[in-house]
Amino acid sequence: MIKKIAILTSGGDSPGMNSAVRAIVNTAFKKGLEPYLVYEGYLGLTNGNFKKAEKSDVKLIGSLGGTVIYSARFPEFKKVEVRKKAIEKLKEEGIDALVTIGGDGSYIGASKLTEMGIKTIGLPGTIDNDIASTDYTIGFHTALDTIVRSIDQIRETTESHNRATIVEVMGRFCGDLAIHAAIATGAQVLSTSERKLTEEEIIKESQKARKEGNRSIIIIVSEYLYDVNALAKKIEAETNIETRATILGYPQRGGRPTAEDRILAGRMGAFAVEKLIEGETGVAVNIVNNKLTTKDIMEVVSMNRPNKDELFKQYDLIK
Ligand SMILES: Nc1ncnc2c1ncn2[C@@H]1O[C@H](COP(=O)(O)OP(=O)(O)O)[C@@H](O)[C@H]1O
Ligand SMILES: O=P(O)(O)OC[C@H]1O[C@](O)(COP(=O)(O)O)[C@@H](O)[C@@H]1O
Repeated sequence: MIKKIAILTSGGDSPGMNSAVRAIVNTAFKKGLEPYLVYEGYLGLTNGNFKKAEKSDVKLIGSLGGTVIYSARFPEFKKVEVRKKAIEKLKEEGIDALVTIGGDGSYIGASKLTEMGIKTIGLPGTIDNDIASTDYTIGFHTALDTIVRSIDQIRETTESHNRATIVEVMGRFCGDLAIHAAIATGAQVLSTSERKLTEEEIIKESQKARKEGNRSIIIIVSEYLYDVNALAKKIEAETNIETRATILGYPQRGGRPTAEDRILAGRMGAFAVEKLIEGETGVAVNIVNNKLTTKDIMEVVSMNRPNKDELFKQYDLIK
């Protein structure tokens, strides 16, 4: 029987994390549990940087971007002696269970704590949508909306100047943000790690788009694939199409969560507390066909992401 549960956010922040924290705290109180807020992810857990939550801590936070309990990248947590210190801090406070909101790295951290005797449950909080077990992660739709709004604006200036613009979007090695943004904006060229184009192919597709009568050519590429400024110069030199590059960067991670992300985060938060009470541990929460599920967290981390062929096919038809 659990009594005290700690909540932390870890890895890249994502819009909707606050909605999840609010849901977990409110559900915990309704179920007679004592929720604790951990500040700065596993770093704060290791340093004992946590406090008993009050209802007022989560008032009005559901509509805010970022994470009000802060996040951290804390690679030291991979060391067993560092995790032992975190476990001591939890035990000193009599905390029985931990809810981790984060991406796959945070999930590995949670699973290692489970192996060391702590009850854990994970919520998928990342803009990248790179967790294979869930249709959507918390923050993906907000980031996608931000990207689409930015590309709409880039389209206007690109069209005005008869140019091509390369737009680099986040997603680490998962192309979901790029593919969905390309479908939504009608970008003529798309390259992601799942279907990476050579620079020559990008040049060829840009020329084709120009021949088809487009004044503005939008080229969406995932991060970590090219030096986009050098690529813009190369396209310009080889095609005579004036070309610019824009790295969308961190604005993609911020901003108020969309209704969709708030609802997803809220539902997942309440569900996670119920599952902990029912005795589940070492699992991650997912949404699959609009139904909430749990799955062993290590299985989740080692799953292959679903094949994207159908999405690419649809993009090719629509563009
Ligand atoms: N192999 C691991 N063992 C223990 N903790 C880990 C491991 N990998 C990541 N973590 C913890 O999870 C944190 C977040 O992971 P990271 O990969 O940066 O982001 P995300 O959770 O968004 O994928 C890391 O900073 C670290 O504290
Ligand atoms: O904030 P950092 O450490 O520069 O990391 C940037 C990375 O974080 C993300 O924004 C989100 O990634 P995670 O949610 O997996 O942490 C990636 O899209 C990007 O590659």
